[in-house]
Amino acid sequence: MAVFTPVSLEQLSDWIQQFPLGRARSIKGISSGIENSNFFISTDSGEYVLTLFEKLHIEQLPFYLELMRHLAQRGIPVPAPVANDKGAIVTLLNDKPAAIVSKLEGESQLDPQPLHCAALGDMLARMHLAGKDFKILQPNLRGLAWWLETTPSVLPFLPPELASLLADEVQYQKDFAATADYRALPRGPVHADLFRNNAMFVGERLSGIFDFYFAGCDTWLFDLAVTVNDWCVDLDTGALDLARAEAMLSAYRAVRPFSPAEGVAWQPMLRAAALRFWLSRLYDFYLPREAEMLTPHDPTHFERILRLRIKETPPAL
Ligand SMILES: Nc1ncnc2c1ncn2[C@@H]1O[C@H](COP(=O)(O)OP(=O)(O)OP(=O)(O)O)[C@@H](O)[C@H]1O
Ligand SMILES: N[C@@H](CCO)C(=O)O
Repeated sequence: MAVFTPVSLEQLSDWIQQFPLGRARSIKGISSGIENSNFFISTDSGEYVLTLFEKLHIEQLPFYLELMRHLAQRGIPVPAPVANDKGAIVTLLNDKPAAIVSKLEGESQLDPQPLHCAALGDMLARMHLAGKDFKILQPNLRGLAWWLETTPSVLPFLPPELASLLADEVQYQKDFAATADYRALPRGPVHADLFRNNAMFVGERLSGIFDFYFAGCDTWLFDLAVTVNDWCVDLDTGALDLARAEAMLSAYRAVRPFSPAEGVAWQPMLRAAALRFWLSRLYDFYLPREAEMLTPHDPTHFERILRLRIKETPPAL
């Protein structure tokens, strides 16, 4: 269950009058999300998604929603926010910041094949390029600064061997972030959470990517590494599936060729992407936020992925 703040059709009918969408016809809670309250709504103008933001700070929302608007205007298939009669895309509903965005067609592909990974690689590269002239700057709020801040609160819960793995990796990433190669990496707005459940396919066509609420400015390569670590792995072992990884990398490269610094940074960024989700899952596991309603994701999955990324030479960029 993931509707934390209920919204009735009556409440929606009043609130929606400020949008150029006609009357509200129906509203249905979406059960799968864990961060926000989401609803499919039907209006005189068609189908949309209504999101009530449960945890994000209102000052952070313009970055996410304006980025979606920016990308949608440049032909990247992402949910486009709908502005109200004053031009605002976030307004309060039941005391929560809320937004209406267009509904993407299709379904998640939870068993991706190389052709799905190629579609993701192509779209990710096009999305990075389309974000180049986006003007709002907001760091990746789950980046190095967050790892440094969060690690000390998680370490006391871990047995010594795991604590060393975590502390050593954070140190390794801190050192790598100070290198000239890291500083030379191209960067801009990135999705930073492009897992299998955040993309839609209609048959074999990628119809869109969504859930931009962990987006931020970071290196494009980190975004690719997050995506590879989810789409191109065996979920039981965390091992990279070379056919899927090659498909994603070559489709990405065909749109935006990699720089020499990116070649050097590839393995460190795959490690960074594994660390990012291992740490957030450890944090949610040991220090669940108040009123957390759902079972946290399994941290050991990303611990396994991190160990493998440290040990293996990844497929060349
Ligand atoms: N614009 C959209 N078009 C179509 N379906 C959507 C859209 N936005 C959300 N959904 C549906 O709602 C579900 C939950 O949305 P979303 O992933 O954004 O929620 P969340 O609370 O951030 O969840 P999580 O953190 O688990 O990814 C998605 O799995 C998808 O099925
Ligand atoms: N993708 C994250 C959840 C937040 O979207 C994870 O798997 O830990």
